[in-house]
Amino acid sequence: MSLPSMPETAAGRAGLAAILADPARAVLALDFDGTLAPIVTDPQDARARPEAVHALARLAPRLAGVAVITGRPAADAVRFGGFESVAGLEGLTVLGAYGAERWDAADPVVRAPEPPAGVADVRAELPAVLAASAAPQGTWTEDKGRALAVHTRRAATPDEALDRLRAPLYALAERHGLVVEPGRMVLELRPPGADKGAALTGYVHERAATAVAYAGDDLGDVPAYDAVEALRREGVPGLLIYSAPETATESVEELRTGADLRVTGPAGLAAWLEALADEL
Ligand SMILES: O=P(O)(O)OC[C@H]1O[C@H](O[C@H]2O[C@H](CO)[C@@H](O)[C@H](O)[C@H]2O)[C@H](O)[C@@H](O)[C@@H]1O
Repeated sequence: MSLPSMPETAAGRAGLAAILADPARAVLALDFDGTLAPIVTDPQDARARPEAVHALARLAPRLAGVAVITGRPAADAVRFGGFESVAGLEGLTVLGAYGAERWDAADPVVRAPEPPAGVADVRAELPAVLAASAAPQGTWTEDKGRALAVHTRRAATPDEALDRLRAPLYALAERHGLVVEPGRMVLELRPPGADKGAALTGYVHERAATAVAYAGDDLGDVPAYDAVEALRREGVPGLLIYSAPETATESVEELRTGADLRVTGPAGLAAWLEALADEL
């Protein structure tokens, strides 16, 4: 076998073996930022690596399904991924906003419920909360429509900025019935009731898949890892891939230690997916 790296765990090897043995009954699901797209300072500049999209387009026709499961609005992931009208990706599904939104290449409209009123309340109150917390210079808010993400990557000391904002942002979210989704240099205030684990489990069942692979890089991917563990207990072999950041400071312990296979960021993942496509 000519894959660049193999799973380090028995469970991961079983997951990969099941995918290779019967790809037509396997699902591949992937996170977007940090997994398909390199991390950049401005989220509007994020783009999926073309080699990764090329590999997905080769893999998708052989698999039961390919899904991108992301905290992004589905429309942003489609646009920044360049997923629309790609030969081979006619069956692609994008589950955005942690599964609250859905876009299918076969029927390319975004389906989503209305956001709860708490989102508008948080939007109105957030500037005053940031000012009262003396948010460091460089802190800025990404308005995602159904969620507000407070980013600190542009601050001089992003981790310290996050620490300063944590308590006031958790309190703000709680006051308005939202939850906080922590991520790489970001605290996102969003509605409860969706997560990547439920999104992945629903997709695997929808496709009647008998094997699954999931790739992610951030805390929002932990529920998807948990879902793969649960599917394994139900007899569905799974492979967990960690798209490890190039900077150790952004490493996510839960994923690093829980993964079966580690690749170095989106470039490493794209190379691995191309090799998997060669194998299939
Ligand atoms: O579930 P994901 O696809 O990983 O989306 C999660 C968050 O990703 C984005 O933020 C991250 O990527 C940015 C662009 O590379 C980076 O600047 C930021 O520091 C990262 O946290 C996105 O902007 C967020 O809204 C998503 O929640």
